[in-house]
Amino acid sequence: MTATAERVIPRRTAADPAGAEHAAADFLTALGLDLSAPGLSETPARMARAYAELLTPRAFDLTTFDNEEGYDELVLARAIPIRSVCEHHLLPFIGVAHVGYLPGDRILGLSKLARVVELFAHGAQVQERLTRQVADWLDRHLHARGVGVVIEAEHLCMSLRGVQAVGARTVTSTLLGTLRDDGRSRAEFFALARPGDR
Ligand SMILES: Nc1nc2c(ncn2[C@@H]2O[C@H](COP(=O)(O)OP(=O)(O)OP(=O)(O)O)[C@@H](O)[C@H]2O)c(=O)[nH]1
Ligand SMILES: [Zn+2]
Repeated sequence: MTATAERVIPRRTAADPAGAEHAAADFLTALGLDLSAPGLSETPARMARAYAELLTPRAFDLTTFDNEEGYDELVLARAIPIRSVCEHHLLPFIGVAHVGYLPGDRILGLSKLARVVELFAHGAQVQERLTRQVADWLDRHLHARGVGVVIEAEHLCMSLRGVQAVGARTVTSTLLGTLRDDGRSRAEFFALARPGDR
């Protein structure tokens, strides 16, 4: 198989780790925490690093191969773990993504489906936009006949606080191309990417 790789480098504004640490210290102090207490002195630095990790996507090589076998059925990666943070509260939402496509001339290195999910999950997000961005990105880069993405996630802003709906899971989906327009393909996709499945 002939492999082609394209380096995907996420674009974002340069971060300021020291500034984030100072801001975290001010924020926690303003909330009434005593940062001189044992155990808390390093917390602003840890908090800044933790959020930087959650908000920074990783670069990767998007490797595709010629579809030499002419494989034209669904390729689906199920239960890809997702970790993102909601843009409203900056609290995590955690769940799984089922990502599939109907190949055209190229097929994708399988791990790249999970890497594309991570690319868009690492940022301040809403689940609907994340779902759509993963589908649109694959559609643009893969020229597939169809793309389908289902995400099922628990939002900690909805379970830890506020309404405290512990265990409530939100399902979103985006279908493009044949997976959206052809009833049989759509039904097959949802049979294999059923929400609730792990
Ligand atoms: N559509 C959508 N809403 C989200 C997502 N993540 C969090 N939210 C919601 O964003 C809304 C923000 O509502 P606000 O009323 O401004 O915030 P709030 O006062 O903290 O609301 P409560 O959570 O109801 O206490 C909440 O209803 C959250 O559940 C998401 O990915 N998609
Ligand atoms: Zn939230």
